[in-house]
This record gives sequence, C-alpha cells and structure tokens, in this order.
Amino acid sequence: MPVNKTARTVQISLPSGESAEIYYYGATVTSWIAGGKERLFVSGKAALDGSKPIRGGIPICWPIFGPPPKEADASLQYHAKLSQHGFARNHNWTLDHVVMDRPTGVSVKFTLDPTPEIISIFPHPFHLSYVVTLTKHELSTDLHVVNPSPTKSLTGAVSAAITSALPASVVGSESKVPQSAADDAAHHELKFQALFHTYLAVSDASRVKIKGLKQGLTYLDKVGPQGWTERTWQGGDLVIDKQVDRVYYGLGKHEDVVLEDGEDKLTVHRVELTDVTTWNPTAEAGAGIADMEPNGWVRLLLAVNLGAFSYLTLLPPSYRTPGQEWIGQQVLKIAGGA
Ligand SMILES: O=P(O)(O)OC[C@H]1O[C@@H](O)[C@H](O)[C@@H](O)[C@@H]1O
Repeated sequence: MPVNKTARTVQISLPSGESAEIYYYGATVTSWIAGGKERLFVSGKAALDGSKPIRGGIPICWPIFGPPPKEADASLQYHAKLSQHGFARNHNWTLDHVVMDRPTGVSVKFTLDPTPEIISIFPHPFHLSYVVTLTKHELSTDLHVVNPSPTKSLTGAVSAAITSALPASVVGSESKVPQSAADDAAHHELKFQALFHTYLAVSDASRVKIKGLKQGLTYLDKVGPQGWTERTWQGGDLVIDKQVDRVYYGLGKHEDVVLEDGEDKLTVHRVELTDVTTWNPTAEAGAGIADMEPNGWVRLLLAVNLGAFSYLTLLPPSYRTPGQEWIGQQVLKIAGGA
C-alpha cells in the first residue's frame, strides 16, 4: 500500500523502497528514507503523543518563526502573544486527500483551519494546506496559505467577517473573536512568517560542509554576548564547528544550498522561501533541551531551515487580489537522480 494510515500517522512509499511518514500532529514529516538511509533526524526523546512539538523531522513554523514579535505594530498584536514558532506545529492537521498515487510518486495533502483553541490565541481567518510529495530522489513539501475572503462587507464588524470565514463548527466561539472596529484593519491582512524547521540527519555534523551561501549575504547571528547581531557573510562553506544559530537573508531564486559530508550530497531547493536558517547548538549549549537525546547534536544537522523570515502579507482575495494564495516549497534532493 503506497499510502498507509495509522491512528497518528500517514505513511507513503514507493515500490522502489523510498518512504516518508507524516504525523497528523503538526503535519510533521518524521521520516524520509531515500537512497537506503533515513535522511531526517528525530530525537530518541521526542514526544510523539501530541503533548509538545516533535523534536525532529520537519516541523512547520507558522505564522511566526522564533520568539513572538515585540514591535508595537497593531497588525501583529496576536502574533505577539503566540508561543515560539507559532501553532501549526502543535495542532492536529487533517488528511484532505491523496493527490497522487503512482509507482513513481506519491503525494498527500493535509489541511489546517482555525479551531476554537486556535481562534482563542489567533483570531484571524486562514486556511493552510500542506502537500508532501515523495519521488525516488526527492521529498517535496509545499505549504499553501490562503487568507479566506470575508463574504460580508469588509467595513462591517470584524466578528462577522471572521465568523463568515470559519467552519460552522467553530462559529459558536464568537465571543473570542475581537469585536472592536479598531481590530478591523488588523484582521483584513494576514501577516505571517513561514518556515520548514527541517532536522536533517547526518553521521557527524562536524564533518558536513554547507555550500551555496554567497559572499556578501547579510545574516542574523543569534549567538554571542552582544545578542542578535547582523553580520556580513564572508563566503566559503559553513561548517558546524561551534554553536550556530543564524538566519541568512535573501538568497537568490536559483541559489540552492548543498550539504556534503564526503560520502553524501543533499541539495535543498526553495520556492518563495527567501531565507535560510542554520541551527545546531552543539552538545554544550544544547544540553538544556530536555527532549534531545544524548549526543543527538552530532547526528543532527539542522543546517537548512527554509523560511520567510520577514512578515509576508496576504490580502483577502475578494478585497483586492482574487484567488491569492502563497505557496512556499522546499525540495530535498539526494544525489543520483534527475
Ligand atoms: O526548541 P524549539 O522551540 O523547537 O526551537 C529550537 C530552535 O529553533 C531555531 O530555529 C532557533 O533559531 C533557535 O533559537 C531555537 O532554539
């Protein structure tokens, strides 16, 4: 069976032996086997019961990446109250349908819509869908973000706009929807950051060379006594020889990031995801992370999280841009295939 459902997961596979596993919780991809090896790292201490975000695989950070914004920007007032990396990674998604099921490729689509719990922390309409596609040499993950169109007048009460965009099952939670006209503007635009927090498995992170970061790129360095500092990348390969926690901004469309460790090569291709974050705190700095297995930092190369770190804005489709949808895509590809 190329698509197999269990209580907590959807597993997809090809007759040639490649496979992937996706948890409903967070729509987190927890396994990708290609070229005879597991390519994703999941900590042996990761919680897989839905009690906290899964430490490994490909968690989805949405609608924020990192800590919540501190800016006094009214349009980010709800983002400012979210927990680190947002709520997409710790809510159950729904398997929408099997998009493709062929010997050469299998693809499944998951969705996430507001639930009463989400509305209580983020009272804004949204519709997310997530397509995971497995082919012989690639794993592609595509996040689609839609700002549902209010069916009523946009100058009307925001609660009407929001409730009209929500599934009937959650309309009962109207009291949690903001009522004031002041909230109205903030609720017309859907602002978000989006990031695939990909934990890649390697045999020894310190041996991996990360290529493709061009000299002159601006990056945010989150490590060091000065706190978050913007620097200019001097070029060359990035190696994990010390604690690394960075965001490289604005890579070009065709600038793939390539990971090489002597025996293996993995290419990371991005569509609409302009920034690349790299994080590996190493054993010393990562010791406080309770759900990381002992020595996990060696096996983990969280080298390439692709994301849109700046806030992107989507307007309601019926308001200005009918049918507007944002699609961010990450394609992981092992060497040896077209
Ligand atoms: O423990 P979390 O919430 O999954 O976050 C892990 C890490 O995620 C990284 O992307 C951040 O840059 C780090 O600062 C953070 O520690």
